[in-house]
Amino acid sequence: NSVFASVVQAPEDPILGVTVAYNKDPSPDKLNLGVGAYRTEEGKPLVLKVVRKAEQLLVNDPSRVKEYLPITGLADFNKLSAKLIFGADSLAIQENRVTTVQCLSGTGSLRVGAEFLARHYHQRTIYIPQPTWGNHPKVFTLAGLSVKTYRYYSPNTRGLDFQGLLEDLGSAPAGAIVLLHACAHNPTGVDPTSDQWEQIRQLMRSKGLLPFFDSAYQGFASGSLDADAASVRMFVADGGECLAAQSYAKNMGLYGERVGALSIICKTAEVASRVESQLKLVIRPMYSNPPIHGASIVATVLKDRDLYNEWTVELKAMADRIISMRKQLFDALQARGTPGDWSHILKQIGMFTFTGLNANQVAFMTKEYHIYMTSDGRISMAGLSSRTVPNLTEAIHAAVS
Ligand SMILES: Cc1ncc(COP(=O)(O)O)c(CNOCC(=O)O)c1O
Repeated sequence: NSVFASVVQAPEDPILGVTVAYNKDPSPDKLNLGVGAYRTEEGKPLVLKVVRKAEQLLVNDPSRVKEYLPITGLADFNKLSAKLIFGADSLAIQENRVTTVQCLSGTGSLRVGAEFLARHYHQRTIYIPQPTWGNHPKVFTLAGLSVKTYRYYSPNTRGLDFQGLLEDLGSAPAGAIVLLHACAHNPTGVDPTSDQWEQIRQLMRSKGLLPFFDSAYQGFASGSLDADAASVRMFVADGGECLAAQSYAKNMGLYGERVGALSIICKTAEVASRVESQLKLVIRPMYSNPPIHGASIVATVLKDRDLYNEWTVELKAMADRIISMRKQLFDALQARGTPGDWSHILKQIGMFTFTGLNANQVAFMTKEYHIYMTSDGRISMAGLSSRTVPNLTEAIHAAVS
């Protein structure tokens, strides 16, 4: 018999498993509000026009080859990615204190950063928000860090538990690593205000806590690339050190191209170059070097003024469509007279709404209304359209009545 006979069946991933169940449902009314992937008003995936243009330029360029990239990835892409998140005028970049390596999208950037920290940073504890993206605990644990949580979400206000956050970070051991969602917190859609970010920054710097930013939605939350990077830039401006993981999955629609970058901001250029040399020792035995196509698309868009401007227009259009879905759903629930206060649908930001519906209500909505969403009550607003708002409204109304 098989040498793998003792392998047990693993459970489906809590997020990606929703799509597996959705695909099996024969109902014509089924609605997938699970995975955080943008859909158009027609419910279709979107390939940005500016991505198609960049690909055409690449295809038509005879000098383009399929050689290996360096371990650290496409140099142009790395420089342009650092500029995108830290700002064109970033002092840290001008002082050469930033090392950036191309990684396999946001997940890969988080993993490489965590592996580096587990080997080279004196504190192995990382504090992640409660709740957070379902994959975070596993990425950090498997990299060798010990995961703790800090209070983040308040169920009764459906907003930030700011006092709890300050208390938990205030009692973290000096030097602990802290994971921060740069914007559009997943799954809650709740972000600190800029005043609250400033308080978080002061507290963290006073205790020598190490910020590890996860930026998976830059530009996608507010529609502005600069506004959505404000939290990161606040920390970088104080001259302190931090890590930042970037993903182009959502904001450039490059999900399956797996395009991302990890940046580590250090006190000096000399340290940054030693850090980069050690990042290469993490990457080389993991996947050797990253894929060339997606990073070439991003570099082509970011380095050309017109393509960059066109990208910002398409990015804002995606953000605006999601914001209009928030308004339509809120108005429909109001018009339906659905019991409860649904104003958090308007206050939350980014791709997701943390509805406050519990696992039983979610199961009911899936069974009776073919609404597919994660059991924590999160819905991806990107999966909604004007056509489907009414049946989601009916489902929520039935679930809470
Ligand atoms: C906060 C956060 N970090 C990192 C990532 C990593 O994304 P990627 O590795 O695709 O760039 C994601 C992508 N989330 O996936 C969609 C979902 O939650 O349904 C994310 O939300």
